Amino acid sequence: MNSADVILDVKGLTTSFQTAGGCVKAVNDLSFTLRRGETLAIVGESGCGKSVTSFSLMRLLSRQAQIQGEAWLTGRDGERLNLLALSETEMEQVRGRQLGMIFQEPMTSLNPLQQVGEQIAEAMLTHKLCDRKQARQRALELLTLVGISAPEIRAQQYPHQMSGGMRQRVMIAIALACKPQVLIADEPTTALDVTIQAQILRLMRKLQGEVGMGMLFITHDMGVVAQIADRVAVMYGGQLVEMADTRTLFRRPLHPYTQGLLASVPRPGQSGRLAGIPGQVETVYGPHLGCRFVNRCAQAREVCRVDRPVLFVHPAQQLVRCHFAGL
Ligand SMILES: Nc1ncnc2c1ncn2[C@@H]1O[C@H](COP(=O)(O)OP(=O)(O)OP(=O)(O)O)[C@@H](O)[C@H]1O
Repeated sequence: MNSADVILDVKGLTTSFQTAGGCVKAVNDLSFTLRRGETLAIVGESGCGKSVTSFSLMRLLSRQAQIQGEAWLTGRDGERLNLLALSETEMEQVRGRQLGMIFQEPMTSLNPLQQVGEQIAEAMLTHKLCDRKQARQRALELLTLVGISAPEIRAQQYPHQMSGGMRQRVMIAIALACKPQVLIADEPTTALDVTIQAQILRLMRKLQGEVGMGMLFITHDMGVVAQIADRVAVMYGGQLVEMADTRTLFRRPLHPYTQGLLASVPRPGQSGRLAGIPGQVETVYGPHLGCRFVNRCAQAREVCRVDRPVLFVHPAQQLVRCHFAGL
């Protein structure tokens, strides 16, 4: 892969909120790239800044949020668009068309009063990709593509007439309708039971291969990461703490936080209690000294309290933010 394959290039993304308690830096100087056909998982515990990252890129945060940095999306015709600098009108052209989105709970994203076939067709009509008749036909094809049988009947149903797994398939059909360059999936399978979750993950993987888009997959679940991701970015307290290809990260996690996340995933044949990570996620208010993970880290030494670790490229080619990673 070379740099021409990069379809999303995020540089120094920093998102802060002014609150009564002070400034919350929910995402702090986050940089990563996403390549065509690649799935990058962003993983971490609740509150680490995963959703704020995806909402910042989609520009769906309220005006109170201050977003800094750059996020270059390579458009269909090769043009480069800085998502963070586009006007709202320009962004409306990008959302759905070049940047697809799937969220955790389809019921909140689907219109309860509109037949699902119409909702899929509308995605194409909004971006003027075809006429109504073609859009309806394509909606049926998309329902088949996402594994829904009897699409003519299903297209006329309303969201409440479908199961959770089927609604999520409809959301995927809507997201794929305009063949976006990048798909952002924010915890898309978290609300589903495990067997349906596995089906949806397989489906997303298959469709991504066919469509060739890049996928940013937000999750707190390392089991899901293992099933879907090519690369993994681990976030803690709004910062990137480790990034590597999935195999490397699972084989040899370097950051103590990643090690803790992996130790809390059940493995076949494992006996005894699962290890957890002691303590709670630090609040992300204001400036801080030292490492954000210091109070939960069993390997912490004095330097970790006073000296802020920087992200560096470890000789094993993974990025890590720890004074003692791999030593
Ligand atoms: N509108 C807001 N105003 C103030 N703080 C916010 C706002 N939105 C998010 N935050 C804070 O930003 C931090 C990151 O939140 P975010 O929702 O990105 O976490 P997350 O990793 O996605 O967690 P979860 O998996 O629970 O959604 C949290 O500390 C959260 O309280």
